[in-house]
Amino acid sequence: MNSVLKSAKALTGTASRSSLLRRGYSSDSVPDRKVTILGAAGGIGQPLSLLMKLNPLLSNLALYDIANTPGVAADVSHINTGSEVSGYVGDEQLGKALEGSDIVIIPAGVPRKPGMTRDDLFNINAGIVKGLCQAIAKYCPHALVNMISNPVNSTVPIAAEVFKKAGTYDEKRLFGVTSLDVVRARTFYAGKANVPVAGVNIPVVGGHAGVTILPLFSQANPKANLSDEEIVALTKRTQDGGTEVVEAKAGKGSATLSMAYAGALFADACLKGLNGVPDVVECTFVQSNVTELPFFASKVRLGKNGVEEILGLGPLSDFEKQGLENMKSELKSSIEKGITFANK
Ligand SMILES: NC(=O)c1ccc[n+]([C@@H]2O[C@H](COP(=O)([O-])OP(=O)(O)OC[C@H]3O[C@@H](n4cnc5c(N)ncnc54)[C@H](O)[C@@H]3O)[C@@H](O)[C@H]2O)c1
Ligand SMILES: O=C(O)C[C@H](O)C(=O)O
Repeated sequence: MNSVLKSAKALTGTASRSSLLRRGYSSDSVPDRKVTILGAAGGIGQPLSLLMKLNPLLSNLALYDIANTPGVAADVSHINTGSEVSGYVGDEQLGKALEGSDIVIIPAGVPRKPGMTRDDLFNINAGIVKGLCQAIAKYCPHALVNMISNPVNSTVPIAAEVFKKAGTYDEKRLFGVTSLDVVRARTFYAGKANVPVAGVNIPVVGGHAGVTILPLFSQANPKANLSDEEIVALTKRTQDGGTEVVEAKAGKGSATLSMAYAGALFADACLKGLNGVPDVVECTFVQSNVTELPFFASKVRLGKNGVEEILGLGPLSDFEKQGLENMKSELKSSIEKGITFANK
């Protein structure tokens, strides 16, 4: 069974903590794990809270937002899976939400409306992310941080700078969540190649905005005989996937349900890595030397300390080589914008 299917099975709650033990995990390999979601009452936060409540690898789910978390937490807490749920609201409860956390997932911040770029969210979301990361540095400096808030190409560098200032930065523990790009690439490719989506895998590298999203269809598994025009169209659709949803929602936000699914898959992979499951590999935006850029998304092996190994890009087609060059100036300036903001 491929990792997506396995994860999907875990996400549907078909595995309990005790069934994991029966399936050969020792009790040591399913330790208690606390996951905190910051922005838990939002469009992504609510379905992500639901999916994390279904994950048997966590024992404690802490839901934090600036408003409305008590209701979300009460609702999710009635689901009969093993983890305990607690809700926290407002600044004064942020510390309690974070204390003891193994993984902090951040979908806090405003989403796009039609006509906006992700970078248009910078002015509001940069400050939100900065404040939340200062609290993470204080209350759970060793947690893995899964950054969903946009623009990811800038919010991840902001988080890194905040942690550096606090003296807590560990580049192995900070991740920009780009899993939705992989989820989209798999779906669109399977449709075009007419293959079962469950078996499809495609790395997506670079960043998480427009041309910085580079799906490597030349490395798609299974292989399909697609024309150059079809690959160009699939690449564009993957790059514009977020905009497709923003336009379809017509002012009511951006991707929430598919993002919650992608965020839950990535958090599940992080939990597995922390628990010592071997060969957990996901694409994610991390501090990297795969290119000359200081942050870059590529395949990463996850382990007990977060990033275990950053994998290379592998062989690229000429079209992908060109795509890689085309993204670099935008990605570089988004990264620099985040660093400059954090150090103001
Ligand atoms: N990485 C990705 O692939 C991806 C995909 C989809 C959306 N996003 C981004 O995720 C973010 C959230 O999207 P959404 O649709 O859930 O938005 P939303 O407006 O529905 O929810 C955001 C939530 O954040 C909360 N919030 C605001 N300030 C906060 C703070 N200081 N502390 C804690 N919570 C705070 C709000 O109260 C709200 O509940 C956006 O920036 C969006 O662009 C990223
Ligand atoms: O497109 C957006 O603004 C949200 C998110 O980054 C996405 O890819 O769906």
